[in-house]
Amino acid sequence: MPDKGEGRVHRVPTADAPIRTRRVSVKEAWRRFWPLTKGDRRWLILIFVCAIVAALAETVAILLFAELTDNALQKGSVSAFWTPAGQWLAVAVAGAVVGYLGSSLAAWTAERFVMRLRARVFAHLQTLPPHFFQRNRRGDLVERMTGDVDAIEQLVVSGLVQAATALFGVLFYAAAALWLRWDMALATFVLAPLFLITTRRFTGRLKEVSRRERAADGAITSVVEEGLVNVVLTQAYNRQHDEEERLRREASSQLRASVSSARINEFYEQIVEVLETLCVLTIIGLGVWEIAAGRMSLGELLAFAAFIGYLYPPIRSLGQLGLMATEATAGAARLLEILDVRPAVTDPDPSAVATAPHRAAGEVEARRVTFRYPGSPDAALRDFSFTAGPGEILVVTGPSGAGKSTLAALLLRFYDPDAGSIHLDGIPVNRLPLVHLRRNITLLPQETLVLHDTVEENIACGRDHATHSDVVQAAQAADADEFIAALPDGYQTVIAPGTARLSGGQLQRIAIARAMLRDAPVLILDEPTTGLDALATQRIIAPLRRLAEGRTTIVITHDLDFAADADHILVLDQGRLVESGTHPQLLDQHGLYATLFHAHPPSRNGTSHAAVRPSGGR
Ligand SMILES: Nc1ncnc2c1ncn2[C@@H]1O[C@H](COP(=O)(O)OP(=O)(O)OP(=O)(O)O)[C@@H](O)[C@H]1O
Repeated sequence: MPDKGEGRVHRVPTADAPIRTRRVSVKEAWRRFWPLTKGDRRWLILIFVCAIVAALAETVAILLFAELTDNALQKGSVSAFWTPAGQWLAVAVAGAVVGYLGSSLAAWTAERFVMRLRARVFAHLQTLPPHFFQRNRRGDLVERMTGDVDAIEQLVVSGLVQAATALFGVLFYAAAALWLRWDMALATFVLAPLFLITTRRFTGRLKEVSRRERAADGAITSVVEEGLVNVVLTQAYNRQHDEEERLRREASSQLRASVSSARINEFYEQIVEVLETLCVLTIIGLGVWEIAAGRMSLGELLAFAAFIGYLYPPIRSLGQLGLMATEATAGAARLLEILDVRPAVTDPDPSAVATAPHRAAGEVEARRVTFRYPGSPDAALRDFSFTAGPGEILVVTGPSGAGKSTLAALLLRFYDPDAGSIHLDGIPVNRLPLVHLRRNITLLPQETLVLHDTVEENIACGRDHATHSDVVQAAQAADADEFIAALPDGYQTVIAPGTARLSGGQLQRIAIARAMLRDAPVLILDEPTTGLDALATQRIIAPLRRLAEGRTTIVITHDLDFAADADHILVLDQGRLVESGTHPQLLDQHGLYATLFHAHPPSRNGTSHAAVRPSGGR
């Protein structure tokens, strides 16, 4: 995609590679993020008005100070004191009120921008395919959602407000200084380019250091996050030192970058201080000359010096803004890297959307599907076809890496096949809105997904607006009601991902209750018994059976207990369908299925012909 901002060409990243840093100019960052201020621009204008009034109040106050010096102080006249003093106080109060309003409004607008930007990046992240999250470190993504979002806010909202405030200050104080003594003011302004040259010299160096600092922040968050997730592994394998070493390595590169950044900023500050002293000395020198020649009063000189003095903070703030904008582009680059990653699938064009009933019948079909993961050399599925209808149980089995879970990912349209097509009720899935497709398919993944919330909410999330009695009914159908009621707070017990409060089998039954509530016509069970012992497996068979009733059920499994009772079994090997048929037919073929079956014969007494088939038979 052409990069209009810099006139260069860069590739739009796809989700197949880890996100990589590219350079982003302030202009491009601005162009990409400014649209997010939509809705708040009238507040920005009000903030600018406040900044103008505040600068005006300050200018008037200095002129009143000059009047006080010449008429009251120098002449020792008390009567000349009251009027300008009263005016000065009134102007100061008005300036304070307007300054307070402007600052509060600016903080509010800045926070709204942060909220909007974070929501936008988060929403985009949620559209990215599973392998994006496998290839990018979670901690780094978290850092981008927090630290980098704040950096952009600094650039777009706070930066703009500061720039406007500084600019109005410069305009008013410079105009007032010129109005008082244009010749002396011009003589002082000659020194201004020195400030600009100094700022320019520091910008490039700071940009590089900031980029390193932001990346190191992301790396530290990743190490800490991974350390917390893997703490059991770390302790069991005595890897504490290795983990500490990993953190130390990342922390020392962060330390180097932070110290460099602080040093560059401080060096800049000190040089500016020296330049300011040079300006002050120039004014005093010129002032002494003018007063001695009788061309200037003391009050005028003090007011002039004050205007020039008041010019420094805004000029300095403009210079710092340049540096800050440079730092913020490092954050902008990191967020754009996420925003520019394209989702693997998108909703169909409105014109291509097929009409389908809200609830599908559940007929699933794959026609000659071939699929290769982005960035992977080999196809995970090749020329693969099958059909399954409501009330049927289809078992998909095969050795590890055969492509079984890939089938689930394609049915849910996490990816589109490279060739062939997948259909729901005869409609190609890429002609159905994603929400519609996913509403009609329930996936029970290998590992139960848990929200950090109550047990009730963990079940209720299966359906919008589920009531408490819906949840209890679903839990009863999933044989989960009893153990949930025995929890300390019953359905209100809070659980979290990785919880030890519930066993694998209990979590699986919560997932079944959630799926019951969801009530989708197509059900995909991905290794439903993984990690469960024989007893726990026994306990989920009956609920699974109830869940499968009347639905199109696809069971992805190594566990051939399930295969024995399926309507149809598909055997995959290296992405190809190598055998298909019923359990007795496949055993008679003495092929891969028979080998797999004899290598791991069903071990659970009484389960081998029970599987998930709903009672009532084929
Ligand atoms: N995100 C990914 N990126 C690249 N290749 C992948 C990705 N996920 C899976 N694969 C590859 O695709 C092939 C099929 O994987 P899949 O997970 O579908 O196999 P599986 O039969 O479900 O294996 P298992 O029984 O071990 O879960 C494997 O070679 C795997 O390495």
